[in-house]
Amino acid sequence: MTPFQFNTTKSLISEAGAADNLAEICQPYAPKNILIVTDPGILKAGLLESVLPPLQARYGEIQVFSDVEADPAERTVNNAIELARSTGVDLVIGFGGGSSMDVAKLVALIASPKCTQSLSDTYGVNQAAGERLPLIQVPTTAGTGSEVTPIAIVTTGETTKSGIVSPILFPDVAVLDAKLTTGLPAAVTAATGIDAMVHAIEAYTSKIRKNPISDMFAREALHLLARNIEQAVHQGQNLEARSGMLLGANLAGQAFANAPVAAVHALAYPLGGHFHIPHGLSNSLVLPQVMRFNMSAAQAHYAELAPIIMGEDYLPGEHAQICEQLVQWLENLIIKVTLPNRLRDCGVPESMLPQLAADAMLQQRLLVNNPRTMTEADALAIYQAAY
Ligand SMILES: NC(=O)c1ccc[n+]([C@@H]2O[C@H](COP(=O)([O-])OP(=O)(O)OC[C@H]3O[C@@H](n4cnc5c(N)ncnc54)[C@H](O)[C@@H]3O)[C@@H](O)[C@H]2O)c1
Ligand SMILES: [Fe+2]
Repeated sequence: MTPFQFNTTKSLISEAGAADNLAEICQPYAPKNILIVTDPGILKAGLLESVLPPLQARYGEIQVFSDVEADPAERTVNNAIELARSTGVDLVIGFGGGSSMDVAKLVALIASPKCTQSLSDTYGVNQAAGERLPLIQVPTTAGTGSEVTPIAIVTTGETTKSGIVSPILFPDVAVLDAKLTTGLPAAVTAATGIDAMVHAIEAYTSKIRKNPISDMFAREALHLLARNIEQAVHQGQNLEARSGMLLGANLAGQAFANAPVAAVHALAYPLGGHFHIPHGLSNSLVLPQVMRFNMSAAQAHYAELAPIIMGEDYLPGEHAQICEQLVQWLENLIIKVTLPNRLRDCGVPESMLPQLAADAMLQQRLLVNNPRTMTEADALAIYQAAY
């Protein structure tokens, strides 16, 4: 067996209503000054209303940074770091989707008195150094799995997204409270849900660090996500479906934290960078065509996943037939969860496709994990097929 290492967040709490117990969850760290990192949409949805009072009752004033935007910019991260430093924060809670949780990770690292780095020193793999502040993550989308990954993504410059990948960024505690996700709008539920499915699919076919534990997480993630995504989108208040999605996204996060994602994400990032297409939708737009491209190299793996994803719809056959069935099933799912499925419907001008292909090539950190080598010409052909 190929040697491997598997890392994840130290502690996972999964219970509807668990976020109301954050005061107790923080207790082992004896914090004197807590910062919650979140976004304006979360505040507006009232998700902090039952969470803040018990924290204030036990720890006094709580700092709240609520200016995180989707695909957070460097400036936003630095503003949050500044608030944490100037107020002497000693514990950080990320409360929101991947955007808020990623900012929280970087604040916990760079605002720590035991870290001498600035944000720009940390970009890339294993560049972050030092010791971070205690970090508790509370996801409110079922998508990125950031609560169990060693990754934070920042928008650098106007259009580029850069990753910070370091084991220091694995949070201390992940709190999965499905009640927080029942009001998530259908479009966000659909996009973030497909993002989670892509995490599991890409982890399962990851060329470099795929291993038996990441495979196990990916399979169970896909079982939960494929069974629950339609209900979560169309009956948002269904707590069972929401719980399945939140756990599924978390398991997918643990899978890709150890067997990294690949070309779907590499081609998705330029769409987010140039056109502010949400991360999950960007993935969804290129997923079927990237799978078709990968088929010659990943056929056996896709065929293993097909019955798990398709459930009763699965029909046995030759690998090539099963793979085509699976891609068509996913194309149908994308329509059923009412996501747009062509780049042309998302404000992408056709003349930009070569630029997108060139930008995708900058994501070599991800492309090395792809089961099939992808050139710029291949990336362009995929964007054209998805147009
Ligand atoms: N760290 C990682 O491992 C990792 C992995 C994949 C993606 N990412 C990054 O994560 C970000 C995307 O995160 P995301 O897809 O979770 O979206 P997000 O955090 O950007 O949130 C999307 C929108 O949903 C709203 N929202 C979130 N939860 C809500 C709720 N419960 N009720 C109502 N509204 C709610 C937010 O206000 C926001 O407007 C991107 O920057 C992406 O690059 C990180
Ligand atoms: Fe993703």
